[in-house]
Amino acid sequence: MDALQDRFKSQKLSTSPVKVTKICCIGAGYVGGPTCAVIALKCPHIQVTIVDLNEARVDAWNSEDFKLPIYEPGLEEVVRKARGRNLFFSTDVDKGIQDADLIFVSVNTPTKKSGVGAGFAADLNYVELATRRIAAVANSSKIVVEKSTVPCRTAESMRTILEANSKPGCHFDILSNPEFLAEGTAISDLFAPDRVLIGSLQTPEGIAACVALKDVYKNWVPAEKVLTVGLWSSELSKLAANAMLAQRISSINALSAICEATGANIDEVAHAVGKDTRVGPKFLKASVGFGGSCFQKDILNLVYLSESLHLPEVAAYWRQVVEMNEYQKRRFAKTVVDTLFNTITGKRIAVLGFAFKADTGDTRESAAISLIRDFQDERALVNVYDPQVPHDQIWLDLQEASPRLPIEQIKKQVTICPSALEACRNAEAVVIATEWAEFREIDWEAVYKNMNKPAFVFDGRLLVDAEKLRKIGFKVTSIGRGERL
Ligand SMILES: NC(=O)c1ccc[n+]([C@@H]2O[C@H](COP(=O)([O-])OP(=O)(O)OC[C@H]3O[C@@H](n4cnc5c(N)ncnc54)[C@H](O)[C@@H]3O)[C@@H](O)[C@H]2O)c1
Ligand SMILES: O=c1ccn([C@@H]2O[C@H](COP(=O)(O)OP(=O)(O)O[C@H]3O[C@H](CO)[C@@H](O)[C@H](O)[C@H]3O)[C@@H](O)[C@H]2O)c(=O)[nH]1
Repeated sequence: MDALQDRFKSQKLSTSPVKVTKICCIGAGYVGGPTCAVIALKCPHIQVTIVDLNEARVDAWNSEDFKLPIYEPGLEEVVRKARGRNLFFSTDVDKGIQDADLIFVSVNTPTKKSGVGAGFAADLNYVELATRRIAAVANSSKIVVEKSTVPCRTAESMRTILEANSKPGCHFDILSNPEFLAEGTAISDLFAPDRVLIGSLQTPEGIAACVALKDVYKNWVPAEKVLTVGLWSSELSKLAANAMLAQRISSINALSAICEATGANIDEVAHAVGKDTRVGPKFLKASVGFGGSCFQKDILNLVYLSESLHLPEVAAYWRQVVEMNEYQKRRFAKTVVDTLFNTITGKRIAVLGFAFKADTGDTRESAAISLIRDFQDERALVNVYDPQVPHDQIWLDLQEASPRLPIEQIKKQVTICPSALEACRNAEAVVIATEWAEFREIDWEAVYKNMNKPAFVFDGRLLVDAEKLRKIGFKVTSIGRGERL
């Protein structure tokens, strides 16, 4: 017998368990879209409506040719099976809220850009607006689920807003159900999660709401993988998980600098360390630096939380994980300049990959953006190629990274190319910024022929066979490898 059901019975609840038949998800982004599409696929008896204020995004989710707004392996197949059956995308947020018995709040929570906590705290404006909308339009009781990543105790603010603004007879139970999917593997992560975490208040109503959500996941997730905890533990666990994952990458990247200085090989070190079952082999791949919309934002959020709680040593500890990541990106760009005889002015550099990792078109906090900005500052010419990132997105990111440069100037220095081979034509150096599998398969002989000599390769992802490339004639520098060129 499930411990939660036990508790439920032992508390002799007058509240009977809620049966969820209609779900609404506010936010049709990287999390709301895939998560709720998978719920719809696995729970054909539940109607799932994903709503968003962004009309273009909703149109893309509804597009006849399935040109979905995000690229994620396996996602199109899920949407093809469920859309129109029990999965719907809409801009009618109010109707979505009114019809549902359970509402996921899956809106963005970026780092604040101005005001108190700027640069660190999470901007909770979108969460607050969505919560206020729920209170304003709901005409029956709802379970409201925090899916967005939020600071510890955000659920309390949501509850205060809901209780202060609800219509008579409407009751809201708040759950925390953070999402742990990684982009690029979102669908397989959702199909077989390591765990599903549900946080609730330990009141009869809170526990009843928790059981209702647990029942949804039970349609495909083994019961023992659904962890039920208190609300604040659930909120903090999400920040903690990301901080500890990012900390592993910063640790291995810090060691990569020592490898380069000593002649040790970071892959060998990672392999040896990861063989200890207490450490484990995953997430020890040295790189040009972690990117993505979550790691940096969530650690900064934890730093802010620690400072607000008057724990400066704790804040400094976590801040160092982000600082090491910045150092790694700068260090890599400097290696390129140093190796190309201390100047890249007027030289053409091919940057392969713009997404923050392979198998996604997402560029948020991508290391490629800071690399290209540093190359631009050195007045280099940059050719970029990425198999998934839309060109408009590349221009937007580069403009945001160098706000003082007019876009015409950026376009004079940067060219977006249709293939890796084209990007490398007449270049002095190739920089591998994203670990797309296709970069391993490039016809490197052809690349070499088309490049200026000496032809340099800088592997920021430990992706290519350096020895093979050296035999062709390339001078290769790989992150965390003592041997160079
Ligand atoms: N991207 C990931 O891999 C990932 C993984 C786990 C958790 N998270 C967390 O999940 C949350 C969402 O992330 P995301 O990457 O999906 O963001 P996103 O920007 O891709 O999507 C958020 C969507 O919410 C919509 N929105 C904002 N306010 C709204 C409102 N009031 N009403 C209706 N729609 C509204 C936006 O238009 C946008 O389309 C964040 O808190 C993030 O930290 C993200
Ligand atoms: O050994 C590694 C593993 C990852 N990375 C880089 O780290 C970044 C983040 O990668 P990953 O964690 O795989 O992707 P995300 O989609 O950012 O997923 C993270 O952030 C999500 C949002 O909170 C969480 O849900 C996930 O559990 C967590 O893995 C990327 O730039 C990767 O290239 C490395 O450099 N070395």
